[in-house]
Amino acid sequence: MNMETPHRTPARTGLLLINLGTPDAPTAGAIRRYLRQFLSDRRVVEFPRALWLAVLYLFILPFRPRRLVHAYEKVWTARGSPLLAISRDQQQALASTFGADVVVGLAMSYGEPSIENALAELESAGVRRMLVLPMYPQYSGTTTAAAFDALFAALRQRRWMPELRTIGSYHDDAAHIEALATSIESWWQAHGRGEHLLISFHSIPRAYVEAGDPYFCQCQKTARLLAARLGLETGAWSVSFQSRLGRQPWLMPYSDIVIPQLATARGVRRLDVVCPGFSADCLETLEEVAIRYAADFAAAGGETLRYIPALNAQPVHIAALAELCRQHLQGWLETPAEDAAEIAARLQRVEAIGPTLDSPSLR
Ligand SMILES: C=CC1=C(C)c2cc3[nH]c(cc4nc(cc5[nH]c(cc1n2)c(C)c5CCC(=O)O)C(CCC(=O)O)=C4C)c(C)c3C=C
Ligand SMILES: [Fe+2]
Ligand SMILES: [Fe+2]
Repeated sequence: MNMETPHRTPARTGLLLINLGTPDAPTAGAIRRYLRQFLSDRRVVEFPRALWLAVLYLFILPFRPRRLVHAYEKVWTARGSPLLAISRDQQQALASTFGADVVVGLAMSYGEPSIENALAELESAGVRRMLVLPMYPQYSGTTTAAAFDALFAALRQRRWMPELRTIGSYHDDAAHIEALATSIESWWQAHGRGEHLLISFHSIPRAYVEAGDPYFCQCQKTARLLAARLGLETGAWSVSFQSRLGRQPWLMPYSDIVIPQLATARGVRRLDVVCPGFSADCLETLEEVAIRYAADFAAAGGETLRYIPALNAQPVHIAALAELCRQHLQGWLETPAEDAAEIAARLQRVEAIGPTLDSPSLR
């Protein structure tokens, strides 16, 4: 047997970024494939299984993809879906921040790049210890736990599992709040400031929070810390929840209801909206907020709704994420000099003996 003996390659540390996933193309077929996988996840939809599959296959998959084509087309870039393009930029920026110390991989819970492929790439780069960062500042079973489920399912298929550490949330991380505030302040410096800042998070069904999901509280804490850091007075900011689906109650107040009300009931003319639950811009921010909610606000008599971009691959974001990861990588990054010398000596001895699975010394 002739194989590359893994004991000759030094163990490396990896960082795996996981985001939600997005269609491969703005076409009904690609969107259907994506929604089928995403909406079949029991973490995302907790409805009784048979009933939900009937709804999904009879009422959602035949119609929703076609309706979404136009929405995805509006935000699609030369590099594909914004969520994927920005995630790649984040991966590259973190890779250059860490240099040779850490191999940075990227995967999506649904679609491509798949977790299976990302794990295979990290393994072939020699990664034996891996920090996993779901790109959701606020923990939710629907996103963070779903990413971990997909990761652990993929790891079940691998013979040699890496050592693992996971980050559950970073909603109140000081560097993260600072990055959000700095990004908003520089946006205000460039574009001027609205009369009200709406902090809009993706909604989830209210029942999940009642059953113990910490998402609602973590969103409120992020918003509170951010407003305090920005020095906003009560009344100059508020929190709402966007992108709900279906008829059951989701976390409230709903962004699509609050936004026109800010114009009609509160007389807000210039509204700024920021979405700190999204680490990268995507359909839900670029189309739903920046295009659709902006039109709703104008129709309700508002002058302008401006969407403040997500942290994306901005240097402040990359620095904050790198700092967060460094805290979780403690003990994995430093190889003391005497250990390095010992490892080198051991590798030399191994080279000299050169065992293979069918060498006589092993029989
Ligand atoms: C049906 C249940 C859904 C739950 C629960 C949910 C939670 C949730 N989602 C995000 C982040 C994103 N969602 C995105 C799109 C999207 N989300 C749902 C449904 C649920 N999300 C659907 C059906 C879709 C597809 C688009 C649509 O049909 O409206 C995206 C963007 C993907 C893209 O391609 O750009 C992100 C990101 C979070 C953070 C969250 C709960 C905390
Ligand atoms: Fe979603
Ligand atoms: Fe949506």
